[in-house]
Amino acid sequence: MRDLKIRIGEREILHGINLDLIPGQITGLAGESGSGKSITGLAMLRLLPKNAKTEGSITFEGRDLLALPERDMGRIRGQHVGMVFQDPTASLHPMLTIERQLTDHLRAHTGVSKKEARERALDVLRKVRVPLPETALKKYPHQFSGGQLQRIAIAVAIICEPRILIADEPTTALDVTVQAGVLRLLRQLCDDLGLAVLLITHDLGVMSSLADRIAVLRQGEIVEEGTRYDVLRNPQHEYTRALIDALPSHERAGADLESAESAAPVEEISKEVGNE
Ligand SMILES: Nc1ncnc2c1ncn2[C@@H]1O[C@H](COP(=O)(O)OP(=O)(O)OP(=O)(O)O)[C@@H](O)[C@H]1O
Repeated sequence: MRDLKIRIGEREILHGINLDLIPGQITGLAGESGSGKSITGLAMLRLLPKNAKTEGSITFEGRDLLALPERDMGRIRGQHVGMVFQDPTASLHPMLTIERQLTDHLRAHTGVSKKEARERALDVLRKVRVPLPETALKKYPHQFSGGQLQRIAIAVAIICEPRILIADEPTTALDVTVQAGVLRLLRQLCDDLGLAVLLITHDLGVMSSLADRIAVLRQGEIVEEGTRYDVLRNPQHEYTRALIDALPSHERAGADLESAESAAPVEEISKEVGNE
């Protein structure tokens, strides 16, 4: 994003931000409520309210998304950029089986056969570590817990093998005991699939355990951007220091940066999933 400005009605919400997403890295966008984090994510998919006006550019693989015809943008949205939200039910249809949700989405964008779509659906459920994928395909969203459902929403978001995944407060609505498992899953998908992840959260604790780079948004401006280490250990802006000071002390201590490679081994993740 370069010099991205967004105005909704009379109000300018983003005042010209620059942000890069890098394959295989998690870029965290932090900031308090109302600072413009979600609007930044939605702008990438051109899902802003009708009365929004956008200036600047969002370049993806050489093309400016803000200038694309709506038809091409539809393809980018479904296929190249996936998004998950705080509430997983927002991206799932309550009346359709998990199989339909995964395969309809895949077939609409790739035209693969029914049989192949089912194989891909099973495969992606394994990737997000939903237990008993064959059985899970036959179930409906209400038959899953919140943590499992967020994994399924992530599966829908990645089944078309996007290059970018936008995760807007992906664990905020989850029970604390299952948050860590979903965060580790995001880390692992980012590493294994080379996804460029935009992690949007007000929670600097989440950021400190997961993001490779952190951008701090305040009232529509990025006031600080850098590696996790630099931003958390040597914050330059008073606002970032205030956010860090607001963290519980154990999380502040944890901000010392276990490396990205230190995601939990698979067995440990499987155990966590069992608990969900
Ligand atoms: N549809 C809309 N119409 C008008 N203003 C909006 C709309 N959506 C968001 N805004 C405004 O844009 C600003 C940024 O909102 P945004 O949702 O991006 O904040 P945020 O940083 O994601 O906060 P939160 O964590 O509370 O979601 C807020 O002041 C909000 O009131």
